[in-house]
Amino acid sequence: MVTGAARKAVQKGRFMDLTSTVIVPLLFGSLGIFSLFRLLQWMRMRAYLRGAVVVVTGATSGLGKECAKAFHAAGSRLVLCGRDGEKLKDLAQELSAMTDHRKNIHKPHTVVFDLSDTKTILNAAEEILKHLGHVDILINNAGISYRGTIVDTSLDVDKKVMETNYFGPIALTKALLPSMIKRRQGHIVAISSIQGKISIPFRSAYAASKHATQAFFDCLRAEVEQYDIDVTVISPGYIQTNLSLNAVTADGSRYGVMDKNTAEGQTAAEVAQVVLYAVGQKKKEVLVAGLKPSLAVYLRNLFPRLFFNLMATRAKKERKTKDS
Ligand SMILES: NC(=O)C1=CN([C@@H]2O[C@H](COP(=O)(O)OP(=O)(O)OC[C@H]3O[C@@H](n4cnc5c(N)ncnc54)[C@H](OP(=O)(O)O)[C@@H]3O)[C@@H](O)[C@H]2O)C=CC1
Ligand SMILES: CCCCCCCCCCCCCCCC(=O)OCC(=O)COP(=O)(O)O
Repeated sequence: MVTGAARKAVQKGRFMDLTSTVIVPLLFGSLGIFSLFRLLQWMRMRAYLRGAVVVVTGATSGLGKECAKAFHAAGSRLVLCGRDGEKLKDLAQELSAMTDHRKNIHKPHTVVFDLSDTKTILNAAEEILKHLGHVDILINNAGISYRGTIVDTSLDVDKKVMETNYFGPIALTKALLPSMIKRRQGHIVAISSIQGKISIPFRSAYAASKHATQAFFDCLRAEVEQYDIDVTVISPGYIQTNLSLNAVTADGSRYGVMDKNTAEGQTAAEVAQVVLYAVGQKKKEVLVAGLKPSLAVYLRNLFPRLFFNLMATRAKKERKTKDS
């Protein structure tokens, strides 16, 4: 007669057998395959970025500057773009002097132009192509933000924000696109914002420019896939940069305030790593934000009425704080 204790011992033995012959090897096997997969992914990414001609707009500050550092560290040949030639040269020198980046032998090239002036953009694109022959990755990063009520904002301000954040980047993209199509190779990145997906009060011009950016680059992605050109849209939440300080107000003057949300945002270096990885992995779009902004995007799409009520309450609250 088999006792309960003996049956339990037999069952335990069988379980131990199963663990040692099936579960443990399966676990280690999966772990090995996963590690190998990640290693191959990492190697492919490194190969893709090493020596690639990468154009970064808005490289003089914030996220653009950190992207320049990240891509330089990855071995890319950089083209640093901005309005301030001295700042760009300083950055080029800083990158070349970085001892831990000794493997990168490419001295960054600098190109000065203003994104709100379409004519200078065409010249800049020509200069880039003349000097480097082609562009592998274009990072449309430069941008400005805005603070103001719609009723008080002059149309010139709306236009300035649209010129800088939308027409400038699309003009540069259009100027470089034919050469990418010819080579059947290229990658275009747009640094949009969470505000390309949701609209919050007192940001009309900025949110509109980022919604337009999202729409344009989504269309572009579909149109250029047949030429093996990739398009990545990055939508960050708040980042610790000068964005709020440099924002334009209703009358066109500089806002000049470091907002609490901005100061408490992610660091530009952290977001630059996300950009590097997203480009390396040829992601189509990436949201880089905390829980609340990410939930807000879902709320906007799934429960729009609730989202609109929340935004109206937010507008009333902000106005009260300003008036008091
Ligand atoms: N900071 C944040 O919270 C977030 C930022 N973003 C986006 O990140 C991008 C980078 O901004 P961020 O680094 O934060 O802000 P910064 O103000 O620090 O940097 C903006 C960059 O854009 C350049 N720029 C502005 N206007 C023009 C123009 N007319 N022509 C050429 N270059 C111009 C600036 O150059 P110059 O030095 O000449 O002024 C600067 O290099 C923007 O597109 C922004 O919308 C998205 C989500 C959140
Ligand atoms: C069920 C829970 C739902 C929680 C959702 C509540 C909705 C709360 C609203 C949150 C709004 C988040 C706004 C985020 C904005 C943002 O990150 O923008 C990034 C920028 O581009 C910053 O530019 P700015 O010039 O505005 O500083």
